[in-house]
Amino acid sequence: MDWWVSMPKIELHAHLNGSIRDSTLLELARELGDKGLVSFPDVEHVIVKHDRSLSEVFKLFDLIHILTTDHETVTRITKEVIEDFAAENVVYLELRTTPKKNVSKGMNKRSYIEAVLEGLRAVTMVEVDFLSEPSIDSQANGGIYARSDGYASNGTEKKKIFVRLLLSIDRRESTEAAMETVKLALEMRHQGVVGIDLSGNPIIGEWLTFLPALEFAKEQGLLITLHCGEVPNPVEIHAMLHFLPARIGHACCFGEEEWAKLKSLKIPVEICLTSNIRTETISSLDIHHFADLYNSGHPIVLCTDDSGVFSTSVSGEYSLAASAFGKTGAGTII
Ligand SMILES: CNc1ncnc2c1ncn2[C@@H]1O[C@H](COP(=O)(O)O)[C@@H](O)[C@H]1O
Ligand SMILES: [Zn+2]
Repeated sequence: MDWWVSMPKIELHAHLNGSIRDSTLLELARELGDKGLVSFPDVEHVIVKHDRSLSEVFKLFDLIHILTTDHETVTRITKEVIEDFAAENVVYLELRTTPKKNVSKGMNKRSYIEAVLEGLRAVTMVEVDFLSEPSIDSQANGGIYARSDGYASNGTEKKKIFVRLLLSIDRRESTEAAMETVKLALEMRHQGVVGIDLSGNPIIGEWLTFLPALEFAKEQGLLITLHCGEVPNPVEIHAMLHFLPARIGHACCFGEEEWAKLKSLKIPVEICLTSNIRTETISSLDIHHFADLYNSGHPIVLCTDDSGVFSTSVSGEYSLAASAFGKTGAGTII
């Protein structure tokens, strides 16, 4: 087995609805096609298309959300996504998703997250731990930790994955809707919810709309990660760095001043190589900021972003980094 597959890995930037298997999306589209609710050939064309600009990606998400927004489907995709990450030896997964309302399906933000939690419990292929503290110390937590081959070390010999949830605020949302998500995260923090993500189409919405909810979340001790600098917007990038999030995602469109600020603040960056190349936010890997951040010892972590939408995997990202930047081992993660 290649080292990038067998190596135990962590995944910190994965959007649930971006990580769905193509086969599942096609099956869901076919079902809605049979009911006359979508035109299957049109949807199939969009799902199997591989090169997408950033704006086309967000159109695809609107389509995916039409296919997935009922409780049963949310539970199913959560189960499958966790199984897929576990199969490639991800031992710690922070899965993020935007709590959604869908009146016609009786769904509200809380019931959406409950359906996600149901998906965590539905996994049978591996043991999913979404409550106890992950540890690499064999003396801690009764000796339960993920062995290098991904199997639990507590004698059960069942493969184990630690899963935590981040609730996403979509940039289309209002201050009130963002606050509702933060309050939900606080209520569910004893059920595996550890933080808040700000994501969505980066050309939509204003930082100040989300700030009150993000400040409240931070005060309450939730971990905050922000999609930052996916498009050039120096004013927003500065405001986001000033906020001191626990991590940021992407950091593609930074200028010299922004790099200096990021490095002095030592804010870890979630790097999504395939996503950046596919959406053309970075034109080629030769000029990707991975190399500079890695060489300057800045904390970074390789992630998939949307393994389904971009047909990638965590192992694939390690393999890609190794071939593009000449790394041969596990030294690329935080
Ligand atoms: C490509 N780069 C990206 N930039 C910004 N936001 C992204 C994204 N990829 C995904 N999302 C965010 O995640 C949602 C889908 O998962 P959930 O429905 O939340 O599970 C998208 O609608 C978008 O808001
Ligand atoms: Zn993302």
